[in-house]
Amino acid sequence: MVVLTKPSLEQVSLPTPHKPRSCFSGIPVIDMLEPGAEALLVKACEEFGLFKVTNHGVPMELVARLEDEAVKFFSLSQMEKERSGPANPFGYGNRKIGGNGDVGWLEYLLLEVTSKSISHASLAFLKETCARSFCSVLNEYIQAMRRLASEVLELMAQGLMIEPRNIFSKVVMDEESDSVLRLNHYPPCPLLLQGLNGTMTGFGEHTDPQLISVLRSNNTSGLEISLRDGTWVSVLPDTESFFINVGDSLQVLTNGRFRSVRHRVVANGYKSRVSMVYFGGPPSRERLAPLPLLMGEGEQSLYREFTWCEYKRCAYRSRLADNRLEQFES
Ligand SMILES: C=C1C[C@]23C[C@@]1(O)CC[C@H]2[C@@]12CC[C@H](O)[C@@](C)(C(=O)O1)[C@H]2[C@@H]3C(=O)O
Ligand SMILES: O=C(O)CCC(=O)C(=O)O
Ligand SMILES: [Fe+2]
Repeated sequence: MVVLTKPSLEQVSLPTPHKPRSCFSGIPVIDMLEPGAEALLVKACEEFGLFKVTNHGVPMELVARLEDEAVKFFSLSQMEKERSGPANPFGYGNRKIGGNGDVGWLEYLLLEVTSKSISHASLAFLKETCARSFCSVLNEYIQAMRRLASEVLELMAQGLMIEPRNIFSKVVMDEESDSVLRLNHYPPCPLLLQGLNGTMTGFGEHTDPQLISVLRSNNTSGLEISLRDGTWVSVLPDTESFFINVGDSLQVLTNGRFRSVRHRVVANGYKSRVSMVYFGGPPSRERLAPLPLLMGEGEQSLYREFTWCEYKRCAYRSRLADNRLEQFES
C-alpha cells in the first residue's frame, strides 16, 4: 500500500472514523513458568478473552527475523506485492478484508498453514516474490507458534481441571489442523494528520473464528478490545510478550465460559504498525460442541454440534463484524 496523496484519497471510499479510546492497563499478564499460571489463565479467558504471556520460550531473535522479512516484503513495489495476490482468501491483500465488502487501512499477507509449514499453495505464490530466507523463517516461526499455542491450551485444560491435558491442544496439533498465519502492515494514515476528526479503522471489529490466536506486534499501538460491558479500550503494545485471544471455537468448546474477544485495530497518524498473528484452528472434519466434561449438572448446551468446515463456510460468507456463532446457537 503506497501512501496516497490527498486528491487520490478523496476518490476512494474510506473506513468509518470513530472516537479514540483510553489506554487500559488491566490486561492480565501470565508468566508461563510461574506456579499457578493455569488458574490465572482461566480467569483471564473468562473475564477478557485476551491476555499476554511472558516466559513463553520463543526466541526474540526469531521474532525479529520474521518482522524484518515482513517489513522487507511490505516495502516492495505495489506491482511486486500484487504478484502474491489478490488474497482469495490467501495471498497478499490491500485494504479489502475478506470477500464481502470489508475494508481497512492495512495491507497484509494471509498464509495457509499445515501441521508442519506453510501450505504448498501459499508457498507457490510467495516464491514468485520472496527470498528463500522469508520462506524458511516463516516455517520456523510457525513451528514456534504451534508449540506456544499448544502449551497455552494445555495450561487452559489444567486450569479447568479436565483430562486429558491435551484435550484442546490435540485439536491444533493434529496433522490436519487448519491454521493460518497473518502478517499485517498498517501504514501511517495521512488523513489523521490532515484534521480528520476521530480515528481511522485499520482492521474492523470482529472475533477470531479459531481456538486461539497468538499475536505479536511492533511497538505501535492500535489494538483495541471490547470489555464485557461493551466499552472499547486500547491495549498497550508489548514487543516482548505474545497476546493470546480466545477464538469462537474455544468459546463453543467451553460452552461460553471462555469469551471470544471482540477486537479491532485503529490506524496511527505517524507510525506503521506491523503485527504477526497465528490462528490455531481445528481440522476440517473436527466436530465442535460444548465439552460434556465442562458442563455442570443441568447446564444447557448453548451450541449445537457443527464441524469446523461448516463453520468456516459460513464465516467466509459473513461480514467481519457479524456474530458468526449466532447460527450455531441451540
Ligand atoms: C470478512 C472476513 C475476513 C475473515 C473471513 C471473513 O469473512 C470473516 C472472518 C474474518 C477473519 C478474522 C480473523 C482472521 O484475520 C481471519 C484470517 C479469519 O480466519 O477470520 C479473517 C478472515 C480473512 O481475512 O479472510
Ligand atoms: O493487527 C492486529 O493487532 C490484530 C489483527 C487481527 O485482529 C487479525 O488479523 O485478526
Ligand atoms: Fe483478529
